[in-house]
Amino acid sequence: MDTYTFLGPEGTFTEMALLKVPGAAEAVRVPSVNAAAALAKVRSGECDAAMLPIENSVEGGVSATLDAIASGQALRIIREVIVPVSFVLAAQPGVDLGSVVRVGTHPHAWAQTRIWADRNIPNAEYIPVTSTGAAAHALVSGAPDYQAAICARPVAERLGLAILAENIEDNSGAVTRFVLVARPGALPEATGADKTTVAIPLPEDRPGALMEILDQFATRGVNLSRIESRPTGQFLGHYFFSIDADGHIAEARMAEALRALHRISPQIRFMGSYPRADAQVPEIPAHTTDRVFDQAQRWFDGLLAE
Ligand SMILES: O=C(O)C(=O)Cc1ccccc1
Repeated sequence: MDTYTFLGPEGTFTEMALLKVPGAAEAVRVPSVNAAAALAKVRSGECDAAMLPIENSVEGGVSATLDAIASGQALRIIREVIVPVSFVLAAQPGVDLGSVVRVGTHPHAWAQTRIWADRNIPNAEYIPVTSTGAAAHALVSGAPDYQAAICARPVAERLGLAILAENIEDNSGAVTRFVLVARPGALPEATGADKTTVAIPLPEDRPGALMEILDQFATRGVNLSRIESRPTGQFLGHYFFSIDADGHIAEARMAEALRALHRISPQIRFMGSYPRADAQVPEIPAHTTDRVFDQAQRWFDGLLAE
């Protein structure tokens, strides 16, 4: 049976995402304090896979995760999970809203509750915590320097905390996308509704390099669903692009795009091809289907054989 790690402790949104993976509820689940610690457990073999947040519909990419999977020993995304996120403000029973002067939570939870916080606790100071779950647990078993935590309702209830406010997210309907990351192995099979994630360092001092990169997808009819630039950390102005593209590496248009990208940026990192959580089949332009690529290849092989 697989052993999983996740951004813990128990009660985070990441744990909720992990529990949606078939078999994970019965498997061994080891909490980690951050993305780097979770991935270290996968790289060392202590755990088989790590569930981590990668993108939310309000804030965009989760830098800590994007950076941790894009560097170091190669890893692969093998699945994505989408979870609706709704937040509560929780405190020890007896604490009222008026006495909340500091609030502890994960940076992404704070970013998604700004409007509510500005209206209801405008003077409250934000204390960053490693996760929403950790912020809630500390109210019960630690001595945190905040009076209330922004977290998921189930963890607040399980810990016996009082709910001071609920549905405090700025955008109802916000979702967060999580990915399950494993050591390289057999790729998940193509389903026809897949995503491929790559990290592409931008070639230096090359006018139009980004356009050249994007063009490789565009000319092969590959749609992009996320593109993020992240500093490589090597020196100022050196960036890599983290990209999600519709399709599987087993499909000709994606394979051709990746081959071309390797010529432009040889340090490109393939981060995996895996089924889309929404199972939505992308529209493939007629001149970029596998059949058409195959016909072109046979035509070309014929020319050489003449
Ligand atoms: O802190 C958590 O519970 C997490 O899993 C990270 C997170 C924070 C805010 C929205 C979605 C995920």
